[in-house]
Amino acid sequence: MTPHNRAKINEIAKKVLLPGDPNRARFVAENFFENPKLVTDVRGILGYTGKYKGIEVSVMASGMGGPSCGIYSYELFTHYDVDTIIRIGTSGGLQEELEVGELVLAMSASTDSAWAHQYNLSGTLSPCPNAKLFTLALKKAEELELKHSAGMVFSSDYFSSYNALGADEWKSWARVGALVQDMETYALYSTAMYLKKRALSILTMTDNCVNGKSFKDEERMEGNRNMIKLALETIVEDAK
Ligand SMILES: O=P(O)(O)O[C@H]1O[C@H](CO)[C@@H](O)[C@H]1O
Ligand SMILES: O=c1cc[nH]c(=O)[nH]1
Repeated sequence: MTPHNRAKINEIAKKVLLPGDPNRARFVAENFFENPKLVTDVRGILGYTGKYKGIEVSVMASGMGGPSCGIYSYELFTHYDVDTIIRIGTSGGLQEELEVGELVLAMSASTDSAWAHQYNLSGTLSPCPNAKLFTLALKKAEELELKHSAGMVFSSDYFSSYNALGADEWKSWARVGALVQDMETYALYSTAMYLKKRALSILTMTDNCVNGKSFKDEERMEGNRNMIKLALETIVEDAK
């Protein structure tokens, strides 16, 4: 147990899916897992463990933002000895060609956050995913014919659709090639790299900042099925 997680050590699998939203964690458990068991609900952050195609997997919410994701992923990696975390998040599109529902595999993460200051580096940290997980996910996305892109993700402390920096804040990041904006990938990748663990972030593009196209409210949960399937199939491939 930790201050933020009531699961016993052996109640969390070594492979964890990490959405921001607790309801998405429940959706994964109820729709994709065999025999899901609720193992934590501290602060309403739901965590479940079950099986997918015979492999033990957990799904747990991270909450929103780098600091929240940083706490949960740090505890999973260190206290629960988790070896692999795959974030399954939503994101704001920064390139016009990205379609609503398209998947983005985060090849690297940039940020406006002070997250990496804790490492006391003399330069800029550019964290990336685990190469094997990234390669397996890319191959699987092609095999399953899921619409997807791979590239740099901008992880911000601010929500892409509105913040005090103004409606154009995302444009400079779009100009240097960021595909989408989320809030957690940078903290997750940094934490995994610092702890010598494995992470990957797969994002569904839900709201395109360029053309304003987005999921309808009733599509916001079901629209994540491809991302969830890809994350779970990547775990299956990784176990072979
Ligand atoms: O859907 P999740 O995984 O929460 O991810 C995105 O959605 C939230 C903002 O609406 C932020 O957490 C952002 O990163
Ligand atoms: O950062 C985010 C995440 C989801 N949707 C957005 O519009 N922005």
